[in-house]
Amino acid sequence: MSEKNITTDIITLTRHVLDEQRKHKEASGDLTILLNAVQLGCKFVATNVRKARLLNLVGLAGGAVNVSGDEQKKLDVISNEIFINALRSSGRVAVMVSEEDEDAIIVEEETRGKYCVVFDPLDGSSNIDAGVNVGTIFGIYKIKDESNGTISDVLRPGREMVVAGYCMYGSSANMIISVGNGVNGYTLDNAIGEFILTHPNIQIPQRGKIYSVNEGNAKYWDEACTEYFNSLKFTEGKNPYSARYIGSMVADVHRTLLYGGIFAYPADKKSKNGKLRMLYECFPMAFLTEQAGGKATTGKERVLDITPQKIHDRCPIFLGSKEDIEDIEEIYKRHN
Ligand SMILES: O=P(O)(O)OC[C@H]1O[C@](O)(COP(=O)(O)O)[C@@H](O)[C@@H]1O
Repeated sequence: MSEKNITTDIITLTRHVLDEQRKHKEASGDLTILLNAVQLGCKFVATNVRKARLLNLVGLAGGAVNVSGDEQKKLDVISNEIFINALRSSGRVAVMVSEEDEDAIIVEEETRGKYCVVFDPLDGSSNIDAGVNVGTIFGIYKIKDESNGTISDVLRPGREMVVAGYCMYGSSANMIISVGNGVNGYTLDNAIGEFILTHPNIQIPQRGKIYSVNEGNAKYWDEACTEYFNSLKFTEGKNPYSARYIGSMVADVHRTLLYGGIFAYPADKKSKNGKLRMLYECFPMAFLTEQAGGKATTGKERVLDITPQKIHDRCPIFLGSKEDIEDIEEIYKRHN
């Protein structure tokens, strides 16, 4: 490789966030320090996911079950501990909510900061033993009253988040993040241990050709949902959409952000509020989708406008290309 191919001016995630911060004179640097802790957590999980089979980290964590009734995988438990330790030791966090913990974690006074982090340490873990892409999803709120962090600081609409992101562990580790000013993607260079800017200013296509939903639940869907997905398959005079479903939200949303189309986990007769959790699955993904020029709806309302009553509340979600989501909104309007 000749010298000219070697980029000597690499933009790391840390540098990019610092550049962003410099635009805000009032910024204290706390968010940069917190995002460094999130990065550390993702790098650590990336290493363990990559070596899971070699380190015998696959399989169940001895029958432990999380608050959603899912059997916890060894890597679920390890990833959760990695994140809690990284976030707590940053000294920038007041409240944490994890998919793997029933209760919110209120950080002790002496190490408490002014941000709240909601996260799914290892999303799609039902796929981990098959080596299919999994990921970490996170969202960050700023506490309302700097003197005291409580659970009310996270039971807020998703639109009040200040940061949202995910890290996908696959052929490479990809971090996709928004601080409320567009969406950027970074790839982990394992050799230097840095996330490098590789996908600047991600813009989701206005309309796609791919739909992603678990059609195994089709018999439980409501009429509007059935009509919509049939409209993508049994099209008059134009090509039907292609179906793609990995069963890891991070992987299915990542493809949707880059290629366009729609990802959905609708409510149905079996799961009245769908399956995915508002705080640490739906809100961060809806935030990223909107920042990339797309939309996210429950069918009836904007996902980011919902206020959760409990930290593990679920909501239906249809997210993706603007025109595709407007189609489903139109159909639900007609059915309501
Ligand atoms: O198997 P299903 O019902 O289609 O559900 C798949 C969905 O559930 C999840 O695996 C839930 O995530 P967790 O693995 O974090 O519980 C999502 O990643 C995915 O989109």
